Amino acid sequence: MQILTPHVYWAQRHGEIYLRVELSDAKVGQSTTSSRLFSGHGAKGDNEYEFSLEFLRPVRSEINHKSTQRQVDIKIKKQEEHWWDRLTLQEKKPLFLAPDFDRWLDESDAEMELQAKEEEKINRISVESRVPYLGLKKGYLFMYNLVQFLGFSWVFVNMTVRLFILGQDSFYDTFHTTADMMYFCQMMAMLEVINPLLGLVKTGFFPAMIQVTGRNVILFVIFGSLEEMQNKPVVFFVFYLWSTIEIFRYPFYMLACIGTDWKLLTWLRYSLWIPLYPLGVIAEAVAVIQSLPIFDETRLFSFPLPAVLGHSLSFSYSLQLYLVLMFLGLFINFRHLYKQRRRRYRSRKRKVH
Ligand SMILES: CCCCCCCCCCCCC/C=C/C(=O)SCCNC(=O)CCNC(=O)[C@H](O)C(C)(C)COP(=O)(O)OP(=O)(O)OC[C@H]1O[C@@H](n2cnc3c(N)ncnc32)[C@H](O)[C@@H]1OP(=O)(O)O
Repeated sequence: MQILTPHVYWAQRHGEIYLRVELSDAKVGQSTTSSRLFSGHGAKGDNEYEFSLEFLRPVRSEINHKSTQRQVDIKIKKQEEHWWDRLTLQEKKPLFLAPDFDRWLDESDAEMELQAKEEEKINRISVESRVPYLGLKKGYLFMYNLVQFLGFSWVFVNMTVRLFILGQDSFYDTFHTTADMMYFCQMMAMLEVINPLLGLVKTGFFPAMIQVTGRNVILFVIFGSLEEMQNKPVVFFVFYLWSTIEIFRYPFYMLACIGTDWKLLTWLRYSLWIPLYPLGVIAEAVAVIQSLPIFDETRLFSFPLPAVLGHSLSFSYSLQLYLVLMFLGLFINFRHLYKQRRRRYRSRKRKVH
């Protein structure tokens, strides 16, 4: 088979060289610091491709490469941090080589970029040393998120396994098998209202309040206090929808605590709520509606009235008002989450350019 030369684009920083090889679905074969072999789809179809470069100055032997559907990105570290006048030893640039204008910076811009990174690092270190409780805060949030992640994962895995083994029968005893863990997680979740009040997280107090109050009403008042509700299939749907979002949200926060960001996890955290939140509120509304006749019958939590007005006011009236509040709450939090999503993706795009 004929070996062809791909188009290669380059850019540099003081410490590294970036090469972008225009080959789709490429597999990287044998590579040395000066030559590379690929098989992939280029301008002339599926072929073997190879190029070699004699660099202007020495480079380190470890090479990073990443193949994507469209290209191969190669990062090579310079032996010494130094700005190069050109890439290759030979003055005349090889025909297959061109500047990568997406990454291109001239020497002064690259210096400014380096300086900005240094300043950011120094700022971070000085903030961390000025505020000694910062490490404590991160530790607390990390542990909180870890415990919640483990709790909700336990609920999710338990329910999934039971669903596979028992099928629809598992719908009827979700409460008895998972409620203790759900109680624990939900009681812990009260901290999510306190954390923004103490300035520990940037979350708005009101969205967190709506979220926690909404779940508390369902878990403690509707399911917890009415035995008749505990074996209804709606418990399964409510718990499953809650735990599905949380097994992605808490690890996302955990990574945020250690300054890491996994693209897929971030996307799931800021996208899954789009179907899950309305479904969750619908499931909760079904639970509330199913509980109304039970509250009427049992008179549990009913409000005593003066004799002229009747015996007592059923708690179901409060719940009917709550049903309206639920859809108002859904609207407020949906808008909040939508804004968070836009903010996240807008600021990330800005950072990339
Ligand atoms: C006054 C009371 C009125 C009561 C009325 C009641 C009505 C109730 C109606 C509503 C009923 C809803 C019931 C719920 C149903 C469901 O849950 S269904 C399943 C789907 N659910 C979801 O998808 C919602 C999941 N929950 C959330 O997303 C949150 O609870 C939220 C409060 C709604 C929004 O989260 P928020 O924290 O504001 O957004 P983020 O972008 O994730 O975070 C902002 C920044 O803060 C950092 N942060 C937050 N928490 C932590 C943490 N624990 N640890 C570390 N860091 C945290 C986060 O990283 C962000 O930082 P930056 O990235 O730097 O901005």
